[in-house]
Amino acid sequence: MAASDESPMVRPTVQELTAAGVEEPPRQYVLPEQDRHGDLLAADEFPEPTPLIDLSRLTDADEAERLRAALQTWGFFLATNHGIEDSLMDAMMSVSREFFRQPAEEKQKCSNLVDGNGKDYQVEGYGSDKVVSEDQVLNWSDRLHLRVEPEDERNFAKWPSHPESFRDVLQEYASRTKKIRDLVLRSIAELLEIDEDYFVNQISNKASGFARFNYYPPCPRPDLVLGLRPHSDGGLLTILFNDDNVGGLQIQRDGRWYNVPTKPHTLLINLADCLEIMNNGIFRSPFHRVVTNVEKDRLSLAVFYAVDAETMLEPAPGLLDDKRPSRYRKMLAKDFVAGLFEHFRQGKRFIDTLKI
Ligand SMILES: O=C(O)CCC(=O)C(=O)O
Ligand SMILES: [Fe+2]
Repeated sequence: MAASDESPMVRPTVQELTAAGVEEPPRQYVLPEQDRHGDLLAADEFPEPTPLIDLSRLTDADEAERLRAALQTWGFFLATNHGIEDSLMDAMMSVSREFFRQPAEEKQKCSNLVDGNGKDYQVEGYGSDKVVSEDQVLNWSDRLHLRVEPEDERNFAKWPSHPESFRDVLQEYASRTKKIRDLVLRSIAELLEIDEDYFVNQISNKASGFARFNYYPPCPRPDLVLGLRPHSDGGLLTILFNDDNVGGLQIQRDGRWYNVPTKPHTLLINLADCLEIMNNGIFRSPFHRVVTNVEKDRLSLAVFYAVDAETMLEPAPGLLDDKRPSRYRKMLAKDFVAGLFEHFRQGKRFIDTLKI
């Protein structure tokens, strides 16, 4: 195969590789043995109890305590009664599937490469990871990445026009996830006994929100590749909706990987790195990855909420005192994002390098 940074348009998408019936993943996708952490497919079953939180009951002390336990143990939870009707979730999943089912030419209309020469990679659009070096290991997934916040910066030129309802469904969906974001951020602030609006107030009207549709085609060798390499999310909070009946997401705790359970119409909500810093490491941002399988494709939609690029990342003043100094070096959010991508490509957790 041609060197991918010279001719990325020639590099097929993962979906095309699968459709062509490749029996072995091309070498760019194969993880070096030391990065497979032993056997990629030998994760542990998720221990009971599943961190399932009823978002409509967070004002009850019991439910709030369950949220605390979930965040302390895992940094994520599965949310029920989150306010998004099943019908809207089904519509969101269905238009997303329809997008990826379209012929390549149709999807390329939303391409994240401006002119096909590979030098003009954009954050937004359809495609795959930016390739910066020959030895970069690629993820076994394609994606569509769209800005949803700030609302007036939505770039509809990159949004699919087929299926026709895609745009309306995503706009409605994103208006709901934004409400969920604020509800969860307020609940977390309350658990930490700081001003309930502290985290919400960190999000200026310039802060970004991105919807990332991850499409994971089946893979002939799930023992050699990852759908998504290990990472923690960089922003404040992530709201993830994934296929109910296809597992694949794994979360690491104390050095072990666990298969994350799925449940129809729930949302998986996880802390991201900036919130870990702002809460001074009391609740951590989970390290996670996605494994593939030989039979089924899988789709997920992550909505990432971030702070503004100029925000100074530091713990909330109410969480600092002489006995509990800051655990992280201060950094501007934009510098954090720059470092994050470099570490992401190497499968490392950037936030750990900021620990004091
Ligand atoms: O597909 C998934 O379940 C996880 C996706 C994810 O971690 C991400 O997009 O950051
Ligand atoms: Fe993630």
